[in-house]
Amino acid sequence: MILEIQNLTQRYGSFQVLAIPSWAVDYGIYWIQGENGAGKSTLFRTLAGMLPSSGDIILDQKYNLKDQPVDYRLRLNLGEAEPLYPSFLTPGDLITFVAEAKQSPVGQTEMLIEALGINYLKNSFGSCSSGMVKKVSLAVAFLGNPSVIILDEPLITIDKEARLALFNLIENYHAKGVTFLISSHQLFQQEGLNVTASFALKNKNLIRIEAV
Ligand SMILES: Nc1ncnc2c1ncn2[C@@H]1O[C@H](COP(=O)(O)OP(=O)(O)OP(=O)(O)O)[C@@H](O)[C@H]1O
Repeated sequence: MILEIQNLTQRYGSFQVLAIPSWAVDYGIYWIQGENGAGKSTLFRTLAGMLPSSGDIILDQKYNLKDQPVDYRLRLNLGEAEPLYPSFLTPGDLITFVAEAKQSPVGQTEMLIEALGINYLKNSFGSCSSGMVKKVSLAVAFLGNPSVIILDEPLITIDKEARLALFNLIENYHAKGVTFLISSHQLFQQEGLNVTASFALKNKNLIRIEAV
């Protein structure tokens, strides 16, 4: 299994959002669905190690987020739904910083900048359009050599050209062994991306949606 969850619970104060006794996926592209407020972003942030949680999350059958947080985080990337960056920072600074932290191979940043059409590298985020900020956040999600890339609502605010570029990146990375968890309120199949399986986040748990 590439990603495994055991006895995961997550809460904001006394409000419980997640209770996932057991869930696992092998190599694939998975669509995570759920109504507004179901807890998708909370689940993704938890899997990315951004929110403390109870339970076990295991990557590649050997990296437990609790016990090997550095190895785990090197191999799991998250592209947030509504990324927020300090307004004084530039996309170039952010990409360079994350590329170093994620041990990005030579040429990868240039490839991603070119593929996603990021042309405001030296302007601060404060002067970037929301679509440009989203494209930078997507580029950052592809840096390094991840086993798993999680994309939370990757299609919001980006134009058709960037959408096609994103689907190409997903397919190329997947062909090289990367597993994807993607949430979207849009239908992927209609957009031309084939998924291995779909799950719904319902009643705090992840339930497989059987194909019809
Ligand atoms: N920082 C927070 N503090 C308290 N409650 C929160 C916080 N973040 C989210 N919540 C609550 O947790 C629940 C799950 O929110 P989350 O954003 O994970 O849902 P979602 O499935 O991603 O929703 P959407 O499809 O609308 O983006 C919601 O009821 C939300 O109000």
